[in-house]
Amino acid sequence: MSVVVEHLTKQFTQGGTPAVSDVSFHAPSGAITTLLGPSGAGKSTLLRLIAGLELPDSGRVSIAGVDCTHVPVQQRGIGVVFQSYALFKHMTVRQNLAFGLETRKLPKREIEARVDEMLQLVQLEELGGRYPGQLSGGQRQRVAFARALAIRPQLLLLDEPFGALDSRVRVELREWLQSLHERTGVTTLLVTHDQEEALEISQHVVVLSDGRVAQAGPPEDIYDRPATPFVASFVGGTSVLRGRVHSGRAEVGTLVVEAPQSAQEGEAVHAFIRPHDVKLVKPAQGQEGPTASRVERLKPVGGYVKVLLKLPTGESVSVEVPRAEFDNLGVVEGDSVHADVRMAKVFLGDYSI
Ligand SMILES: Nc1ncnc2c1ncn2[C@@H]1O[C@H](COP(=O)(O)OP(=O)(O)OP(=O)(O)O)[C@@H](O)[C@H]1O
Repeated sequence: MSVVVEHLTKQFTQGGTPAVSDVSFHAPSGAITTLLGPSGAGKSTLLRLIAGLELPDSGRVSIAGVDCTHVPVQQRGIGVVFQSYALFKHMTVRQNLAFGLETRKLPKREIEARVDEMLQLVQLEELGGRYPGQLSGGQRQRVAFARALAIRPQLLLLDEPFGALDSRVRVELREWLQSLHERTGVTTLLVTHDQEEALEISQHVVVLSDGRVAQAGPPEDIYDRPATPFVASFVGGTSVLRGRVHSGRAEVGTLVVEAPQSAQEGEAVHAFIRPHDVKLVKPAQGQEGPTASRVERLKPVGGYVKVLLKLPTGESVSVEVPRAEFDNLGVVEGDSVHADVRMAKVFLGDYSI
């Protein structure tokens, strides 16, 4: 069951910028598709348009090949989970799960069986009698998933479902969601501003910027082959350096990287350099030379060390070095190093996003 969005536009204020502007994409059947973008990119509005919680000014939403643009939300067969748990506080977990099934007038026995099945699915069998206030944030969100899935939706829509949780629980629930998805196989659309979450969880990513699709594709494509400067800078924590083409290569700051084949001698370029695509080499004492960079700051973070390099041109580059490699390198703040760029994404023209 796939979702096809065609030329969807939604403007909240007359004459203002549309929140969603001529958006088209395809969310493959049975996959997790993320809508990724910075705050204000139009992610939630797009999700609400697909859910039927907002009406578009123009465009079309098809679910499983059926045009649903004007179908009421209750008839779209959709389960929704928002950032805030939105559970009924005065109802137990079981009652919360049963609620949507009772309004659909399912037989009592079937409701009981479905609630048991959902509690098992989200691994909360022991907690059916508790009230939401007696659960942790992560557990409450699992109940919200169970409630959304209880109606056996053909499509699951998730709007920053882990946004209100601390980072450890977020990472745990990410893995939990992947295994839940493997078990249910429900086509899922997930809104997030967290690029790591998008790349890890989903099989398809739609990157949004200013209400438009900047790029859509598998996570590997988005990461390795960003289509625009915006995507390159939003996904991957990159440094941006400006420079020019010289003898078929791009000189950016004091670094030299591959230039696109179509580049002309002297043409302006800007290069996006990912933190782990830079190798640091310590020169022998007195051999630093004019192109050496200075180690401005060092910060160990778990299994790697974040290094802030200052090039002789004054530009900064962020580098991440695996802990063992860093220990072998033996540098301290203030040292001179040479930076070899293994790979960079180089765009022709000047940098403006
Ligand atoms: N009901 C509304 N009325 C007026 N403007 C709105 C409404 N909902 C959203 N907007 C505007 O539409 C634009 C897109 O908002 P939206 O919430 O879809 O972005 P988002 O990418 O989900 O952002 P965030 O990650 O911060 O939630 C914003 O400029 C927002 O102010």
